[in-house]
Order: sequence, then C-alpha cells, then structure tokens
Amino acid sequence: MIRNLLITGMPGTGKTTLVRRIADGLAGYRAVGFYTQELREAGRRVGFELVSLDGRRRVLAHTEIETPFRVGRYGVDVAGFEEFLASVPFTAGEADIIVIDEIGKMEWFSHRFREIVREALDTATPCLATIALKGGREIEALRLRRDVRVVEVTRTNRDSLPPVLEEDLRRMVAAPPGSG
Ligand SMILES: Nc1ncnc2c1ncn2[C@@H]1O[C@H](COP(=O)(O)OP(=O)(O)OP(=O)(O)O)[C@@H](O)[C@H]1O
Repeated sequence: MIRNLLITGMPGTGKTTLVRRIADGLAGYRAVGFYTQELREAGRRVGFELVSLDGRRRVLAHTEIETPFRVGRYGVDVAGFEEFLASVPFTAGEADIIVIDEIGKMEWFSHRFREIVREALDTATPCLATIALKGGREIEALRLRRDVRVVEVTRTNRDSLPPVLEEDLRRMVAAPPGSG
C-alpha cells in the first residue's frame, strides 16, 4: 500500500514551496520534520538552511564551510545536520505525517539521515518528502519502492498540486496500518 509521497522535479521548480503549502493546508494534523531553504547574501545563493516544522533553524551547507563533504560550491556541515536531526522527534510515534525536505546529495552524506529516511518510509506514518531528480543510485532506488508514489513538480502543475496531494495525504493518514 502506498503510504509515502515523494516530490521530485528540476532544481528550483518549487518543491520546497509545495511541501510548505501542503503542510500549511494540513494544519490540523501533527506533522514533524523539516524543510530546507536557500541562504542568500547580496542576492547571491551562499548556502542552505534547515528549518524544523517547529521553527528552529540551522545551516546545512555554506560556501564558507571548509570540509571534505562538498556538493558544488558548498561545504556540508554533516555533524551539525546530525545534531539537528537528533532534535526532531521523527520516531516518537506521535506524528500523523513525517515531512522530509529534502533527500539529496548533501543530506545523503549523513549515515543517520539515511537511517531516518528508511525508517520514515517503512513506518505506517505517511511521509511527505522531496527527492532529488539526480541523486545517485541509493536515492534513485527509493523511488522504486512499492510503498511510494513519486510526483514530479513542474512550473505548469505546481499550483494545482497542493489540494490534490493534501487529499492524498489525508487518505493515507486515515487508512489504518495493514489495510489494503
Ligand atoms: N507555485 C509557485 N508560484 C510562484 N513562484 C514559486 C512557486 N513555487 C516556487 N516558487 C518560487 O520559485 C523559487 C524556487 O522555489 P523552491 O525553493 O520551492 O524550489 P525547489 O524546487 O525546492 O528548489 P531547490 O531545487 O533549490 O531545492 C522560489 O523563489 C519560490 O518563491
């Protein structure tokens, strides 16, 4: 049974915005997780920041972070990411929906993150996640799981998707584990 929604799409097509809109639309549900947004200085992108659904922020990657963990121009603070992850109650069993934005190359450096993603997809709690279009073999394998539905966001469909995907998630939350 499909219990997870994976949003994919070209860079900058609106994946994060879509996840935030869906999370806002599902305000009556208990959602745990995080999204990722750009950090800009003087109009130029300098990194990425994690924002938990309860409003805490932490830098994930920055042009000025010196580390062997690099994606493009950005150094990824893997230890900081894992500290941030430890503060998010992914597995406390009290959430209706788990939100993970995003599953991409930067995040995949973290062994703990990989475990969290697999647990989130395995558990009966529906997961709404974004996933990189090109992220390597392991990330691509996640799209082939039988318990996920992959939705590609484009500039054309991005405004019509929120109500449709909200309804899908409502149905997933309502379906008891083991049904279907
Ligand atoms: N539905 C929309 N209507 C108008 N602008 C949008 C919409 N969705 C996203 N945008 C704008 O497009 C830009 C990229 O959006 P967003 O960060 O959500 O994309 P993304 O796919 O998550 O990007 P990335 O690939 O960097 O993770 C932002 O400036 C955002 O405000």
